[in-house]
Amino acid sequence: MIAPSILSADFASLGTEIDAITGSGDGRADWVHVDVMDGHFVPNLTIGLPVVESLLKRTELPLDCHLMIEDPDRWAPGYAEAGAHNVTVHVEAARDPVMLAKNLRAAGAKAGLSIKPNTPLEDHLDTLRHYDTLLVMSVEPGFGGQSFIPEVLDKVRTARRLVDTGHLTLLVEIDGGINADTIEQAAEAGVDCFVAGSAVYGADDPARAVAALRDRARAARAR
Ligand SMILES: O=C(CO)[C@H](O)[C@H](O)COP(=O)(O)O
Ligand SMILES: [Fe+2]
Repeated sequence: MIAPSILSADFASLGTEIDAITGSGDGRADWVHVDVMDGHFVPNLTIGLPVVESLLKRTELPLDCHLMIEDPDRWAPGYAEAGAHNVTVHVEAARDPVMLAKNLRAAGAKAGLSIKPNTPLEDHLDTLRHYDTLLVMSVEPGFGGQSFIPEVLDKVRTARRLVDTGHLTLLVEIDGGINADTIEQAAEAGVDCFVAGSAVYGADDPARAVAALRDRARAARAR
């Protein structure tokens, strides 16, 4: 799956920018990744629930909301209630991530848990049994256009093994620095869903960029 991040899109034309990846075939995005930043959990400020609510009315594509915010226990369920398909919170910010996953699911969303590059996976395996998505950050959260950190692929391999052996039931998603040069190693490590911001919205033709990324990931996964 390919989830273009609108962090690198034109914020004045988000509807049109999403239309560009809503065609048919391999250029159609599977999810639209929406980066919500509060200027506290990360040193950047983007958009919040009112914009997500407008996007939900505008697009048929599932929204994948990545909440880089403090106190997600309080704020994340609102995104699920609004109709986001997948709502991801950071384990470093959540007070009670198990209860939060239950609340997200009760509100009708898939529950996602994200871990920053230096956060060990092993400390959170019990918590992950309550989640539908694991978002492995491959850059420090906060900004688009950063370089991929290959060391996080060890966490992807571990998660893949746990899923394949039936110990966890979740999608493995990766976020940060994914482009034509890095997607193959992520796919080989076992990623299911690839977030790509600058590689899609920095391209002349976003749909073609989605198709090209999908192609490379498929080929690498088949090897
Ligand atoms: O969560 C994020 C940053 O915190 C973004 O989703 C991510 O960085 C996507 O942008 P790019 O593909 O350009 O790295
Ligand atoms: Fe993100």
